[in-house]
Amino acid sequence: MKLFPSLQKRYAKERFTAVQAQRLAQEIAFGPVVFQVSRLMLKFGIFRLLSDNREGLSLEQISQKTELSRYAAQVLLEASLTIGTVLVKDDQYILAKAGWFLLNDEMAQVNMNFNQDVNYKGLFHLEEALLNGRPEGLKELGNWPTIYEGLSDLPGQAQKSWFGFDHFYSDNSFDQALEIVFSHSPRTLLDVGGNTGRWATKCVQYNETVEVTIMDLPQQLEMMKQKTEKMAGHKRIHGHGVNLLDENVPFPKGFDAIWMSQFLDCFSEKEVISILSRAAQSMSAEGRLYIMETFWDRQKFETAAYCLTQISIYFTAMANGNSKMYHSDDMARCIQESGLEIEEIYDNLGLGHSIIKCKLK
Ligand SMILES: C[S@@+](CC[C@H](N)C(=O)[O-])C[C@H]1O[C@@H](n2cnc3c(N)ncnc32)[C@H](O)[C@@H]1O
Repeated sequence: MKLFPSLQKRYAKERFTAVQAQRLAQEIAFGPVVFQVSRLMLKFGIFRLLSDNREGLSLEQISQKTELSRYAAQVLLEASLTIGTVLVKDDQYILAKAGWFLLNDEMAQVNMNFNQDVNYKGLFHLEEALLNGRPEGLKELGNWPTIYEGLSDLPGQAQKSWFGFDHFYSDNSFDQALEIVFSHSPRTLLDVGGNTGRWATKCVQYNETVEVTIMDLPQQLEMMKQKTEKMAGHKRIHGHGVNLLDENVPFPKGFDAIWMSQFLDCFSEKEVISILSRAAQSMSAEGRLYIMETFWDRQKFETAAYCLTQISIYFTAMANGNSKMYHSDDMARCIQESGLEIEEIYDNLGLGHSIIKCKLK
C-alpha cells in the first residue's frame, strides 16, 4: 500500500513493546469508559479547574468547587489518573499534558462532541451496519435512508456537533483553496454538496464577479439560503436542488469550475464514479474539477491518519453504510474510470486536506 513517508515507517513494523501492547489492549477494552470519563472531566469543569490551579487541588477542594459529591469527583479523578490526563502529588491533583490537550485543542473537542452527540449510541449498531451495508446506527437519531436527508432535521445537539465537525475541517482549508481555484479565474463555479454555503460565501467575497451555484439536496438548500441571505455577495449565490444518488440526474453545463469539498467521501466508489462521470459529461475542455478531501494516506502527521480512519466508521454506522475517508489511490482510480485525468495534486492544506485538480481526458 502506498503511504506518505511519515506513515510508511510507522505502519510497517510493530511499534509497541509487549507491555505497551498489553496496556493498549486494556485501553481498547475500556475505550467507552475512558471516553465518557474524559468527556465528563471536561463537562464538569475539572480540567479547567486544574488548569487554573497549577499548584494542584485536593479531592475535597475539587468536590467543593465543582459541587460534585466526594464520591463522584473521586471516581472521575482516580480513573483519570490511570488514563493519564491528571497526575497526583502529595494528595494534590494536577493537570497532565493529555488533559491539557482535551481542554485546549479545538480538534479534540470537535471530535469528542461529534462522537458523543452523533455517533456514540449509533456505534452500538456497527456490526449490523458492516454486515448489511446500511447505516444501521442512524435510527438512533431519526428515520432517514442516509444522514444527509436528515441534516436539516437532526436533534439539536447532534445537528450542532455535526455541523461543528464538518465546518471545523473545511473552514481551515478554504483560504488556501481560494488561491488554487481562482488562479484559473473562473467566472462560474458549481459547488457540489455546498451545504450551508460557507465556501460559496468565501468565493463571492474573494472575487467580485464570480457566480456560484450550490448543488445539494433541496432541504439543504433551504438551510443554505437562511445562512447566506445576510452575507455580502449573497445575490451571486444560487441553488440547484437535486439528489445525486439518482443516476439520471445530470450535472448542469457551462461551469468554468466544479468544486467538491468533503463531498465524495459521502458516497461508495460506485456512486463516486457515477457522480464524477456525470460531472465529466457537463465539462468543457477548459473546465476544471477540484476535489478537496482528507485522504488518510496523504497525512503529514500520523494522528491525522488515525482520526481519519476512525471517522470512516461514522460513515459506516451513521452516514450511509458504504462510504469512507478514502485512500487517494482509490479516488485516483475512480477519477480515471470517470473519463477524467488528474492534472495536479496539492497537499497539506489546513488540517490535512488535499485538492485534486482534474480535467477531461
Ligand atoms: C460533508 S458535507 C460537505 C459540506 C461542504 N462542502 C464542506 O466542505 O464543508 C456533504 C454535503 O453533501 C450533500 N449531499 C449528500 N448526499 C447528497 C446527495 N445524494 N445529493 C446531493 N447532495 C448530497 C449534503 O447535503 C452535504 O451538504
